[in-house]
Amino acid sequence: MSALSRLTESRLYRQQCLVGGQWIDASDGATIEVDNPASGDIIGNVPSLSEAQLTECIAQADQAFAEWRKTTALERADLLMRWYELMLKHREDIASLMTLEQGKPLVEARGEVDYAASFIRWFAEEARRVYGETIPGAKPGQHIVVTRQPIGVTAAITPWNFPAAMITRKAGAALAAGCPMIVKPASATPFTALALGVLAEEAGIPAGVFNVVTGKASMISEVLTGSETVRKLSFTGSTSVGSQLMAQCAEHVQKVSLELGGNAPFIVFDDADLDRAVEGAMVCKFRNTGQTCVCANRFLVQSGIHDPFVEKLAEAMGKLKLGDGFDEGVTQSALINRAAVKKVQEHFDDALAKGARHVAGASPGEAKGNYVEPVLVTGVTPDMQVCADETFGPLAAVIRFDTEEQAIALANDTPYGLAAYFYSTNIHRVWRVADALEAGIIGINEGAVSNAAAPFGGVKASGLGREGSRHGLDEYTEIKYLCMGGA
Ligand SMILES: O=CCCC(=O)O
Repeated sequence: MSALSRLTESRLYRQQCLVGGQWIDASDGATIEVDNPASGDIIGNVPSLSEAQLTECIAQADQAFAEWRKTTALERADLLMRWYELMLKHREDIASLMTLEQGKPLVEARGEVDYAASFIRWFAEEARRVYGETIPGAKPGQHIVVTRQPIGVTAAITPWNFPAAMITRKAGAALAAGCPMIVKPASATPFTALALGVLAEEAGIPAGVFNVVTGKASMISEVLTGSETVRKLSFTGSTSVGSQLMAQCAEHVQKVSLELGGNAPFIVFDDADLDRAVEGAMVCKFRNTGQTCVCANRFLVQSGIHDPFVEKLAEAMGKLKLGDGFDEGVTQSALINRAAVKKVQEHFDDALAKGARHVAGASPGEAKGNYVEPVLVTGVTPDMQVCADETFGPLAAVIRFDTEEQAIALANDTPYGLAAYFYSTNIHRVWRVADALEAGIIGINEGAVSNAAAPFGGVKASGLGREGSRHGLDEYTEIKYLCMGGA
């Protein structure tokens, strides 16, 4: 089915880039094909912009900054609120575009539109709270005043797994702070980003303040990080690309926020509420068919509760429905591409070869197209690939442990530290374990942690900085200290 036939408003399906308020093609007409991961069908093309066009986009954003920074917080808040309302108004069309290009079940895509819009609303509200401070002076009559100013032109490089929310979490904060943003969405999922561009224009956000560029990722990142005008880069994606971008940003000392890989442990202690733990495990593991950076990657389950947990988890997994994201009742859909399928299969094969037990679900080796059935393995040990590396797919891997100390050591035995989860009803243990886990986000008796009001981000190789919450705005401002001499 063509993209257009899924939409009620065809103007939301744009195959051009938004640069300085103009919708443009590549100067040489080059394009990139975008496919539907569920069928492999090509759903459209987007421009592959040239270096010169990228440079021009930065200049346009810089020009827009001169005026945008002068707007009042209330003016920016009102524009962002209009953008938020338009996203909700066009929820169904944006969700359809997302399912078409990313594959996720339509119900989840609708949920993502709401989640994405919630960041715009949150930062519209926060725009008015970019407070400074006053500090007693060091000399009689002296005053120290601290203000926060927009950092300048900003850029975002965003991933395919959340084609809307990973943009709005960055752009909401940037625009609220008074900064223009250039967004480079993943080449697999540009149409959602371009639809957000259409709505930003309709909301009245001035030309050049929100730009969407598509093309060759390496060239675009080099131009953005090679520019003295771009003062901040926010990236969500793999740790290897993130650290490379960070090195590139060093040249012009650009500020960076990095939301990188994870390897989330999900610990179930003997004293956990078993049904709640299984419910949380399902939400946490199978959201977006396991393709979420905060998805549980390793289930650590204490011996006393291990067998009933595995039994109930297998039963719950049996109720998942795999299919095309547009089909009714589907909860698990096609993975983004063949490489993603291959990775799940490799982790599964490696685990079995090293002694794990296949408990439920078909082997990923039987995947058809990009469809992998949710699969459960037990008897997992730290030497297996699934413990070292994020699977990013619907493979649930269970490790048995005996003591709290063991669980903490296993959980922290990774270079990553984005999210960690645990289930316990013992308040003393809750505080002990929450303090000991090395992660930026801890779900305690909770499997769904993402929320616009909460600071999202990791420690160790999982990244730098926080998105969402009031802290998300700090990433887009510079502190200025005014030393006011006494009379
Ligand atoms: O996959 C990355 C982000 C997911 C989320 O915001 O919950």
